[in-house]
Amino acid sequence: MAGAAPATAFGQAVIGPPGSGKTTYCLGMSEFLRALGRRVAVVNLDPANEGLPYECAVDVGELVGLGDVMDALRLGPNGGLLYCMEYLEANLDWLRAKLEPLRGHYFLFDCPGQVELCTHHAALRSIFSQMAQWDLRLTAVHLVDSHYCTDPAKFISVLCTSLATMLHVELPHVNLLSKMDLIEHYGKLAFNLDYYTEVLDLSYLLEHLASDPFFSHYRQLNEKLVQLIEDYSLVSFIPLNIQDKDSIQRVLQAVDKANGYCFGIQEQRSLEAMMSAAMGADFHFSSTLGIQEKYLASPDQTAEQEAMQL
Ligand SMILES: Nc1nc2c(ncn2[C@@H]2O[C@H](COP(=O)(O)OP(=O)(O)OP(=O)(O)O)[C@@H](O)[C@H]2O)c(=O)[nH]1
Ligand SMILES: [Mg+2]
Repeated sequence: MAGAAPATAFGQAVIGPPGSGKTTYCLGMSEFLRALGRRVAVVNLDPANEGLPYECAVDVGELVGLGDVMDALRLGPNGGLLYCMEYLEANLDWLRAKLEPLRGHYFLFDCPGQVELCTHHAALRSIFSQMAQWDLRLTAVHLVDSHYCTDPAKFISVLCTSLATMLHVELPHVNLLSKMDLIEHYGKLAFNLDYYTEVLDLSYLLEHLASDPFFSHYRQLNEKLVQLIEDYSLVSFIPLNIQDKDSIQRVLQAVDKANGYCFGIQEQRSLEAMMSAAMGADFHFSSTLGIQEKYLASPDQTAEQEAMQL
């Protein structure tokens, strides 16, 4: 008799630029998932990560060390890291052997922050696509620091990077605006938070930029970039404060919906989880309003604070 087919495994590939909060996310999300009763295995795929805050089930550092690569091949940290990823790609049997005994776990992959790995370099995409062949269904969770919302020009560049990442990585995808707890400290937003999360009419961003003498020179370039982003109509964000359980839960609902976990039978599904999978933009819109109220002062409050400072 043929053996039972191996169970499908689910998980998240946590990606995003350096310092966007990937490792902190893996810690917060793994604690949240364990509290929900999921068996979680966190896999560190970033050879540059030091002093991991979470319990690491598999560490790529056991296969290849960034310091050794830099010394042996006389590479800088960036080139060394790309080599490490190519080395992992060429030795995927090692990763498969490490993951196989963990089947039945929910996986979180803490990935390196080198942007090129997610926009045009082939190694990471090839690793993800191999994992899909092992029946491991991943959602790419792409973290972007919410700081970028405070500057329209930086927000356009973040939209471009997010779109390029979505197209290159080729996984079900969720973009997050991380560090929402800091957004008030980063500076004033020109628009409501839902403008950034839903990526609404970007012509307003262009108008905002036109008032800046430096960016007025680049108006045509920005117009073309914005048009490209709107034509694809793929990018949107979910705000995240990793300290806030409600915020993590909203992210998890989106992630579970993207990779199909919410339609599985691994856990007793709550009515709320099923509803959130079934509902669409209205749910996200109302939750974003809630977050706006939580983390951003209203115009009245801001005026009051300014009057007090005078
Ligand atoms: N206030 C606040 N700080 C955060 C949050 N997430 C991460 N940080 C801080 O941001 C810094 C970078 O976080 P990491 O989790 O190391 O970011 P990373 O993306 O793994 O960074 P690299 O591995 O270097 O690419 C750390 O000092 C974290 O404590 C957050 O939600 N709120
Ligand atoms: Mg990290």
